[in-house]
Amino acid sequence: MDEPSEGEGDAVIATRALTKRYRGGQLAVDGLDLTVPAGSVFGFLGPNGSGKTTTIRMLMGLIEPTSGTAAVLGRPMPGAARAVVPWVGALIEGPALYGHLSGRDNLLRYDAADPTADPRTRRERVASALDRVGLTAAATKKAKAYSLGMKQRLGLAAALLQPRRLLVLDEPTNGLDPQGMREIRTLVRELASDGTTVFLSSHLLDEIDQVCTHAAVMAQGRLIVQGSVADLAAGVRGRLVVTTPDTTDAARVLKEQGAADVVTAEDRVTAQPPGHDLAEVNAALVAAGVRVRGFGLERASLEDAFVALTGEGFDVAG
Ligand SMILES: Nc1ncnc2c1ncn2[C@@H]1O[C@H](COP(=O)(O)OP(=O)(O)OP(=O)(O)O)[C@@H](O)[C@H]1O
Repeated sequence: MDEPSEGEGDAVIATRALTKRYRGGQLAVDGLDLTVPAGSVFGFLGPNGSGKTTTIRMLMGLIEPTSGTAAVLGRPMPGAARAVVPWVGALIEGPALYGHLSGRDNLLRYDAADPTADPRTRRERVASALDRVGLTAAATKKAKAYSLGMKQRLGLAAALLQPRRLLVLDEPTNGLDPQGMREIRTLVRELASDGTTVFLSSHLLDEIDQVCTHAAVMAQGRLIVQGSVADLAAGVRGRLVVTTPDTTDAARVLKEQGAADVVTAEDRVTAQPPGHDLAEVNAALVAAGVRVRGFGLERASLEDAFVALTGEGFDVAG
């Protein structure tokens, strides 16, 4: 089968007015125009119920859109699913594993279910996939004895048995402890450094900020914004941070100066900076007798960008 070529502008995923209305009438995805550049680690961000899983299921050809189009690796979905899906590794809603089988036997079985996989090279493929996700030492352990993070990594190993152009990971760190989350993040970075495009959904803004080069934000089935994480944060001023022992007075002066969202924590007062010259704000603090130890702007995070774009915090229900 021909290797699918990427579409115009090197987009690995491109949707136009993609829309899904479920039979019950629920409009889960509403006119989505998504562009995922080749080689990106693309974070698909939104609270629970915002339409992420529905979008992923349309991209993978598992459900039909109500209207609009989706192209993956330059080919229309679901029409070209047979040509496209072999190049896409997916981890959606947790891997299906046999608990009584070892990690290695799970992968051998998974590989055997793939009619295109050459049985003569099966053991090597499985060994190299186990190695990539750091499970070689635990390969003979039963999967039911694996931690949740190890199960997720085994699921990723299954997605990596064949060479992939795109990895689609739906909430890959959901339910993991901080250590498990770090392991998955590190793995995602490694996979991306090999040139594989990674599309991952998450409801954790911080996670997207840490691993993604690009992001799109969904809310109630609609796209709020998309672009490179650097661009999203660049148009936004970071928070003003004042370090001082006189936090109460500092907070009062900052409010008088027009700063918004003033927050005090220990010896720091942070705020959204007012529009006028920050030198005046600093002078006002000093004139009011505030002993200023530190004064400056923090780099804007994706969360600051989100607040600036929507006028509200990224509040995740559930
Ligand atoms: N099979 C279905 N039939 C009817 N409505 C559905 C179906 N699947 C999802 N929905 C609804 O569509 C909306 C979007 O759900 P979706 O699962 O795509 O969101 P999500 O952002 O992936 O959230 P989560 O992280 O909770 O999966 C929700 O209101 C959900 O209740």
